[in-house]
Amino acid sequence: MASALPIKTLDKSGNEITSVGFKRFGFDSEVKIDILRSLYLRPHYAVSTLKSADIDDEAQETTHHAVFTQGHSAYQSKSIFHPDTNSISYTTLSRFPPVTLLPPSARKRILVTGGAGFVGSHLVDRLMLLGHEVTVIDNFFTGSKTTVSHWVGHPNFELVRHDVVEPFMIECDQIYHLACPASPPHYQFNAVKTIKTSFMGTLNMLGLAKRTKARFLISSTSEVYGDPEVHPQNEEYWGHVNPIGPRACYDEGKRVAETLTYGFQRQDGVNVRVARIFNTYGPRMNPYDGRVVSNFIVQALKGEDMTVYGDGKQTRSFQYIHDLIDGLIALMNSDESRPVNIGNGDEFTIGEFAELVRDVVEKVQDEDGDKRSRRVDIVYKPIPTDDPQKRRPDTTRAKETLDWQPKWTVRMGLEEMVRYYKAKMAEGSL
Ligand SMILES: O=C(O)[C@H]1O[C@H](OP(=O)(O)OP(=O)(O)OC[C@H]2O[C@@H](n3ccc(=O)[nH]c3=O)[C@H](O)[C@@H]2O)[C@H](O)[C@@H](O)[C@@H]1O
Repeated sequence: MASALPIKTLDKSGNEITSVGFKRFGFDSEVKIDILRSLYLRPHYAVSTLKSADIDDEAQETTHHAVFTQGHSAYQSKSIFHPDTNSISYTTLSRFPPVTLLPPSARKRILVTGGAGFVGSHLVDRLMLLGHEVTVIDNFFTGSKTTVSHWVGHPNFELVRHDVVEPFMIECDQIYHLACPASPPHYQFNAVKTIKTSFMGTLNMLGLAKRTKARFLISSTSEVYGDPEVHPQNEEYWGHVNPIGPRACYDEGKRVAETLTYGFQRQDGVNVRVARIFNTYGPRMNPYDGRVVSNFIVQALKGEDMTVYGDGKQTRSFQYIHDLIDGLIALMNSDESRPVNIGNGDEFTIGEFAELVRDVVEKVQDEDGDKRSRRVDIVYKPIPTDDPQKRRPDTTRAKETLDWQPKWTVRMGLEEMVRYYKAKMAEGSL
């Protein structure tokens, strides 16, 4: 195994990133990056930038915890196999990262639908560390319990298997409605279920927001702009969507979800927020989810050819997950109820992007002393139907009303995601 590496992450202005989030609109979302990393990267990467004082504190806490638990020094679940009865017994002892102790007046009850998904799990980490009470509902179709398992058992956390197409009752102050398959192969796998999730799921969650007077935020998408005739895309653009094509279940699903959201705002006074999220990547993205960033990294790490669809001239603009979470939390707590694009304006052709990913994978492999048998090739495959040709967010509104702009360079985010997938490979789960 590689020795501990100091990870120094520089933002777009060349300043070191030591924390994510910020205090805005009375809501503090700032968290140290090392604490967040410890929730998704392996320890030899995650603790490498901690100062020795932090490590001493950690050691002391470990000792106290061990005394408290009467001498048991390992803090994971234990299993004992009983061959005589062919049964297995489990013991679970959970230890959680410290969360902020908020006064009851500041602590919010927050529902996150799709909270076990890629975006949801990062939002949950942030909200939990900040000391809020978080309930996750997820049907685990594309989400996974493992993304939030480090919070199971915490008194501020609840995880419920539930499909948003059915009503759900709870008292809450804020609803982040993220539930919906998001990768093109997944959402096209069962198109009827996808549009049903967008419509029925959003209807149910808006009904809940109306009853509880909770503030409601929906994760919409850049796909509402379809294959755009305007570039870059701002929120005033009405889009160019094929309503009967294979992507329509998602594009039109999200469009109708926005329509419902503003219907509830006009008719019932529901306090709504609409985030139009552009291509986002980061740790915990399912390696087999079929989207371009996960495909390219996994292919390059496994020494397989990287598959560019079409001629690779179509463009996308990629944002790192922590920037998105900053934007979602800022939007939820702001007064902006119009749709807001949340994305990174750094635009690449997919061909250029394949080369960048290959470079980043090789850099991390070299740092870790890994041997490569060969340089992977870039190969070309047919382009999917209705694949948008250009995509780049105009984020002027987010800048003006949220004072939010993405900070992470695409390269820095990719490095972290490569380390995450490398750890998965080392565990044998990729
Ligand atoms: O993030 C967004 O704004 C929206 O669009 C994306 O859809 P798409 O941009 O098509 O995302 P990918 O499947 O990652 O594809 C990006 C581009 O890479 C290409 N691609 C994909 C995979 C691959 O192996 N090779 C490849 O060249 C695709 O054809 C496409 O042109 C996401 O899938 C949606 O969840 C999201 O709402």
